[in-house]
Amino acid sequence: MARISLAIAVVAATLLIRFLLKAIKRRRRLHGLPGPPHSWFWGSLRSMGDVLMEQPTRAAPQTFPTFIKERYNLGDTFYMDAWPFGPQVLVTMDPRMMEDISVKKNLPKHELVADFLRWFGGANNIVSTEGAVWKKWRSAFNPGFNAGHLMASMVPLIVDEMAIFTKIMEKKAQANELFRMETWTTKLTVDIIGKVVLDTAFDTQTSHNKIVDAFNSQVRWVYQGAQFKPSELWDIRRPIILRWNNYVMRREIGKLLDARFATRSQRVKSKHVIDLALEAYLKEVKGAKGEINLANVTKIDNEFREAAISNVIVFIFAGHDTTSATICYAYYYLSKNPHSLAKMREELDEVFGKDLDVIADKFKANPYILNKLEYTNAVVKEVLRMQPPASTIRAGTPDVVLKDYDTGEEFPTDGLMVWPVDVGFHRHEKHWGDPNVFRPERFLENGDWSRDAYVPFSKGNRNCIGQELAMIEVRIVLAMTARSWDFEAKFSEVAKLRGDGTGYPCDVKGKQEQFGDEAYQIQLGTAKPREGMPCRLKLR
Ligand code: HEM
Repeated sequence: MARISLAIAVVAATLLIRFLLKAIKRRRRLHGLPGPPHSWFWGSLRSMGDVLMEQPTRAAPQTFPTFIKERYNLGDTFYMDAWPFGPQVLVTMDPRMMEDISVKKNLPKHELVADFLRWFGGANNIVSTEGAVWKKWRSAFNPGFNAGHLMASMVPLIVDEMAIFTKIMEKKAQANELFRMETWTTKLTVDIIGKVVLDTAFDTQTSHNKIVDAFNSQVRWVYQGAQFKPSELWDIRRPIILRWNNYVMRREIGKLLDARFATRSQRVKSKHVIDLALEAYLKEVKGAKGEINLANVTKIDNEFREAAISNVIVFIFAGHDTTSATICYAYYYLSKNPHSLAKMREELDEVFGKDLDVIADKFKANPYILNKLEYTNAVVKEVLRMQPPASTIRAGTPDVVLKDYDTGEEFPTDGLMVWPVDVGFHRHEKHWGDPNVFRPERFLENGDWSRDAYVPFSKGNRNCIGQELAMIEVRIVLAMTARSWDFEAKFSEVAKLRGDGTGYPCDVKGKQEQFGDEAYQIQLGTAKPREGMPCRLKLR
């Protein structure tokens, strides 16, 4: 017995010593460097905590650095030390440094990206891999997202999904229903991504789909537990449900992939993501085996199949919720800025005429009509400036020491998360003058002074592959709906939505705004409008 106790004591002491040594090493790394007040014991947990306490309880982390910078009068680049509860971070709001991080040095993605995506497809996907594997997938999928292809082949499919959305919204307007807009924009964008990626009708706007149901359950169990109901994190069902959902998504997408492969000779060449993945496979087979007749290849190699499935799932993930949030915010800001709404409606009248029933046909007949919507385009850009849904996070390396362009001060990155934070660039007075004002006109004015500080889709090689698609979707949805009804955000009525099955907390206590907006961002996957943007619509 005494021996066992001694052994336990030795193990405990060893672990404690290891922890203390690690703590000293970690704290030493950032002590004395620019950032909020730092202590050997707390790191910057307390000083960051003081700022966070003044923000809405569930506000998205990407909104915090701006307030931390303000409170402690920091420069545009500084360190934050949340260890052991979070990573040690180098934050920057200097666009020139962003250029160094994501273009010139192109630092690798931080491990949290892969960690985050492990429940949505797993490894070997285009978002979290590096080097040759990433390059293979990016070049395989690029043709599926070029503007010409999207305009010619995808706009008609998108318009069909929008037509369903428009009808659903009209019914809600007629009934003066209180509902969460984000639930419906998510269904819309999921259905669109189903068409673009898999050439499949998910039909979630009107019914259910196994893949999407598993996917939604996954989002709920991965994020809502962490965000709204911490007790769910300890729920014994959680690991089982997460694995089950992943299994269902993989199984169903695997079936689609196999069917698509088996019937490939019956179709003309397409640029749906699923077909591009298969094409990449056939190219690999040809490369490896030389003069083989590809028509005789009957089975996909297992390793490739697994990676293709991962990519398809990641596309479904990356391709819907950012766009869905952007649509919600577009309605929100237009409703708060009647002048911009009137101007946009005027443009739509001019381009499409006043008959709303013909607009879908006009898009189908000439998708390039979208390019005439200059003001609408500026509206979408301004929405993405004010509420960017995602930022890149990179991993520092021993050889990369960033330099402040104005002072020459050096910023080592080794062992740190490097975070060029979009909200920081987009809400910076130096770049925008009036950053908290919704003013689409700034994107129509002369001069490209703002370009470097505008990064909703990140920049460099790892920028967003789906940015054209997202811009197309949001412009079309505005064109097809903005003249039918008036949107009103109804955060004041959110308590009435309690228990609606969405899992949102219906929070009515504490601070209820950020940057002057009650629709502040929360983190649920990517950053989204809190409470799913409760609203009512009024028919015009
Ligand atoms: C408003 C909508 C969108 C926004 C704001 C957005 C934003 C971003 C950002 C900031 C990144 C960089 C992430 C990182 O570095 O980790 C990214 C990457 C990516 N996005 Fe988007 N995105 C949007 C829509 C889409 C759509 C519609 C798709 C697909 C159909 C998509 C697919 C991807 C993919 C695959 C990547 C990884 C690219 C790579 O690493 O090569 N996104 N997006």
